[in-house]
Amino acid sequence: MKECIRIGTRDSSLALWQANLVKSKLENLGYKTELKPVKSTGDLNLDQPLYEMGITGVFTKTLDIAMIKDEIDIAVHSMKDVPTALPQSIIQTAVLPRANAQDILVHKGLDFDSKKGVIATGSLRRKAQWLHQYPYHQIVNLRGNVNTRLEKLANNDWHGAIFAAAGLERIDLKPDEFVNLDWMIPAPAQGAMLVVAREDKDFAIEATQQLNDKKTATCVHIERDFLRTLEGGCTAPIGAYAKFKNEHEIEFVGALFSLDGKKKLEERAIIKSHEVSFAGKYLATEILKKGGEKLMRKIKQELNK
Ligand SMILES: NCc1[nH]cc(CCC(=O)O)c1CC(=O)O
Repeated sequence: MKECIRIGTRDSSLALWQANLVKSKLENLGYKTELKPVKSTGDLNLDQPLYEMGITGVFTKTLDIAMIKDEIDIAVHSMKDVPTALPQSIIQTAVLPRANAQDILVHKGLDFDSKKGVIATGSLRRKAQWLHQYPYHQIVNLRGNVNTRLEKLANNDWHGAIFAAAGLERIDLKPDEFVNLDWMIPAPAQGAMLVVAREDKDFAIEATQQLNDKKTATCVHIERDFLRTLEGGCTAPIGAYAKFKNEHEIEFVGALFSLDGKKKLEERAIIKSHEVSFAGKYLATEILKKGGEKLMRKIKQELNK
């Protein structure tokens, strides 16, 4: 009898869509699979801003535990929600081809130059970048899965809310009224899906490795090295985006912002194939040297207040 691969996922509609994609890809390869939806602590507590709920990994922890308890063989995550250090005994087996990595503003008729813009987001990175661009606007906290966030936007008098384009596109919820925020640097690995597996499940590892998209894996590897080096385990307003320019060169932009958006420390680079393994760390170190270290210390202090 063929082994069945148990796929762990959160139970939001976006997470289920993503897990179902992996399920159907595995089934097309001839594998037997079963979906195991799990509620995550990140979804249960909707009122607290994420950065107040501890460090990182609120969305992935529940699935990590299910995997360690051997209730699932693999898990499918939005890669930007996955902490840069994976738990012991859990390994990355595939990064799926990246979708739209950008952020978009879903709005209800915003005059951008008006001094009275009220924009909703629960993300430090989006808040800082919005205030950097529009210092006279106000940011209100907004949490929840994309469905809840769209609903809250509809029921409030905010002018708009910021979303990852990929999330709304996947579950077909992208409204007509939106603006591409092409100036906003996405979260490291935004728009990419990650498959992880228990390190002792050779069968599941071998199956899921076939889904890996090398180019996406290379880009998110650089972005996450950059993030890991800058943040040191603490959340902060950090964006990073890498994209193949041609077969041998990758275009990179990454930045660290102050929480109020006033300060921006940015690095841009063209990364060659042989530089991929150290570029993210190198570029983050440049930012740390140019005032990033001091800024990170200040951010940690302000978040711990
Ligand atoms: N933090 C929630 C989250 N995690 C991944 C996505 C969207 C899909 C993606 O970026 O891969 C979203 C929603 C959003 O940020 O609007």
